[in-house]
Amino acid sequence: MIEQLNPYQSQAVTHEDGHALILAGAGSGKTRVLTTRIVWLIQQKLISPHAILAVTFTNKAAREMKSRIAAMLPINVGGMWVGTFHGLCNRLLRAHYRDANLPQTFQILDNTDQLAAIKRILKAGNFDESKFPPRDVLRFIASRKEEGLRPDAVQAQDPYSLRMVEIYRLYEAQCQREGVVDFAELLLRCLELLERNPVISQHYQQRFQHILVDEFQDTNRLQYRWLQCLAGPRSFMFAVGDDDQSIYAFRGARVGNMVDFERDYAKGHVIRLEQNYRSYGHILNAANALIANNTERLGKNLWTEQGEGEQIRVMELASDHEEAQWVVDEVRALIRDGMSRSDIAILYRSNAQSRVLEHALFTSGIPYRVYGGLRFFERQEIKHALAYLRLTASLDDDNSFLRVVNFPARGIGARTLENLTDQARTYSTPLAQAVARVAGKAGSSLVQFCGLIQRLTEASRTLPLSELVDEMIEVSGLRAYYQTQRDGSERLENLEELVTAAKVFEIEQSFSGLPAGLTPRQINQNSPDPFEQAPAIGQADGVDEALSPLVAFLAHASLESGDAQADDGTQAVQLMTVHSAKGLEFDAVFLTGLEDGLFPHENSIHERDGLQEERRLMYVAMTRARERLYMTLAQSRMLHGQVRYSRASRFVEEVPPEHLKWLSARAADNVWLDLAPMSTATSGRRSSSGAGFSQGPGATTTMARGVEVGGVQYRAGLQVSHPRFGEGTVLTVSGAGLDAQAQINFADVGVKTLALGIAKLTVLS
Ligand SMILES: Nc1ncnc2c1ncn2[C@@H]1O[C@H](COP(=O)(O)OP(=O)(O)OP(=O)(O)O)[C@@H](O)[C@H]1O
Ligand SMILES: [Mg+2]
Repeated sequence: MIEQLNPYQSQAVTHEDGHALILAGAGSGKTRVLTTRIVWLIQQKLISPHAILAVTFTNKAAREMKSRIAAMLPINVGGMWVGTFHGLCNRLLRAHYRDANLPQTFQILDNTDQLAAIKRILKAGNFDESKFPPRDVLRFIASRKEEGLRPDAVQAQDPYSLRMVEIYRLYEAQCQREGVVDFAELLLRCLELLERNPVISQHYQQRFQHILVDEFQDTNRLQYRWLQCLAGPRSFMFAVGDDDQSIYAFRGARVGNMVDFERDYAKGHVIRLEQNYRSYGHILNAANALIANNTERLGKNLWTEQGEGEQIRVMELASDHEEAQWVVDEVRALIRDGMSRSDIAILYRSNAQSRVLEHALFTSGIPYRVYGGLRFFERQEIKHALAYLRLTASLDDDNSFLRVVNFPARGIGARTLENLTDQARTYSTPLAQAVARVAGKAGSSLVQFCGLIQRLTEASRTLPLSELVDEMIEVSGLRAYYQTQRDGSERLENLEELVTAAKVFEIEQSFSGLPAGLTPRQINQNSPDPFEQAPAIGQADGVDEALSPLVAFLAHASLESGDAQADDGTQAVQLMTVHSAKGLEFDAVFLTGLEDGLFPHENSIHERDGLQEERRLMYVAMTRARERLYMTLAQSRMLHGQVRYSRASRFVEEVPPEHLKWLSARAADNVWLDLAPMSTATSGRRSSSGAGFSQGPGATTTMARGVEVGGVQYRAGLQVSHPRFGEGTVLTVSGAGLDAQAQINFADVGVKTLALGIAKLTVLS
């Protein structure tokens, strides 16, 4: 095992004298070293598996680590303390729930639940949602918790902050009352548990002789404190990280923790790994060159023995749809040439970009799996719909009751619910059974709601499942609600897809006689045998054939949304955001949507730190590829309901040209920008997406006035020449400085819009 490592890696694995920090670049074997060290500790140093605490960044990484350990050692890794910060905190809090002042069955709020909780508070306290947008409140609370600050400790002077703190206080009280915790709370509550209970913390300090942390660069202050709490005088800390891959500053991650860790623990024990085992030369050197544009790096050299390999393939397309189709065609070709689907990843900067890609994959029948982000059954509208279905199956399901009793709004306010909750508590009944005890108008709204559910329950006895789902979407008001929402169309589509899922479920069930079926998405993933998983779902939930289709369908939905199936995508193309790709590697990587404003993200472009963080993100993205890296970009893209036109990402420009192989014309020669009516456009490439072009927002053209760029005064009528497009006449100029652009009528290729600062133009007259 150790013989396979290079000398620096084995030095790290077998490090004996105290704590250590492994500071090394992407693909240099940090994670491998960490895993090997765990095995080495158990096997060679006879450390008990229970004396080891290992923290990874994602559940997927934790599972991978456990399975690697299991492959090397004949031990049961199930009980080992290997997990994410959240997962490990959850475990500690469950074990010490009384000391943590929580009910044993405390529930964990996801982001959507958290927003709903905040909205309830705002409403009850008559806070103006336009002044205190729930998302801002959520961020405020999360950040305070990440700083370890309870409401009383927050320094607030101005009236706005004071109000925020007040909301924070109400939120805490409500969570406590309802026995729920959000993600940030898991960590803070656990930290307080350890800090306030020396008996408990000493117990763990003695127990955990070795604490190992992967992706240390992305820990925040609280997590560092948590680690410090668990490390006793005789524990050894082993942290691995790469400052160039710190990409969670927006969640409070602090690269400074690496510097602090060296000072606090690992002084003189910093080991650097510089050989990259993952990527071929072109990919690695391109990534190195890109990240060299950042400042304040801890500094490291990365090299590979693997040879140059292939250049990075760059492709510019007219629209996001064409981009998705092109990617899918290329994926298909890779699979045809023998690459395994799971060795191919399609990455994007933000979740919203996945839909077009998913659609193209789906219609091409290529199995795929979406990581991170929200899977179908976890999306807000689907969770609402499922809550209605759960209530239809059992009116006593309080969680579901609270989720939808006033969603869509039907005038049932927080106070009514509080009253209802009190009644239910007093008489120890589920909420639905306490409805009759609430008097007045509020009471009759509640009765009406229960009536609605009861009618659905009636219907469930006769209607086929899919029709029941359709009926529920209608009578619940969900359909009408999302029709009026600005971002509702995608959610409506998802709701319709739920009907389809139910339909498929029915068909499966009637064919197989099995108590569970599959959604189209799952069939797609698991073809050719869609029945493969059905028995497992039945077994897992102990459902038998007499189970109503509705209950079987609900069981299927919770399993699909839970963690249980996250790893069955072994034969599927992997889709994920760049953030979720951290630590992973693939033979081929498609890096899509490389447009300025998208990646780097528009919110970050104007501040240096933001841009540097985006560049690290780009570095992470590029270094996921082993053999082949694609970069794609689209001239126009539909995002958040608007068509936007962009130029190529500046990050593409930062990669030295020798590492790139342009499959389309080089973007810099042909920057399409959002300008005047395009009816005059005659270029072939342009016309392919011409239908969607019209006057774009903010398109101002300067006809008379000229624009000066690089000492040249550009104005209408000027004769120019371009290395590829030939000679042409300037029609209009606009913008200034970096944004200066011109429409030019080229004799050979028609009208093109070029960025004057980039295009290589020569003035002829
Ligand atoms: N000494 C070695 N010989 C052969 N392959 C190695 C060696 N060390 C690491 N590798 C392989 O190189 C790849 C990258 O390793 P690993 O994922 O551990 O790197 P990392 O530093 O954790 O990367 P990242 O920064 O992206 O998390 C893996 O496939 C790993 O198995
Ligand atoms: Mg790693």
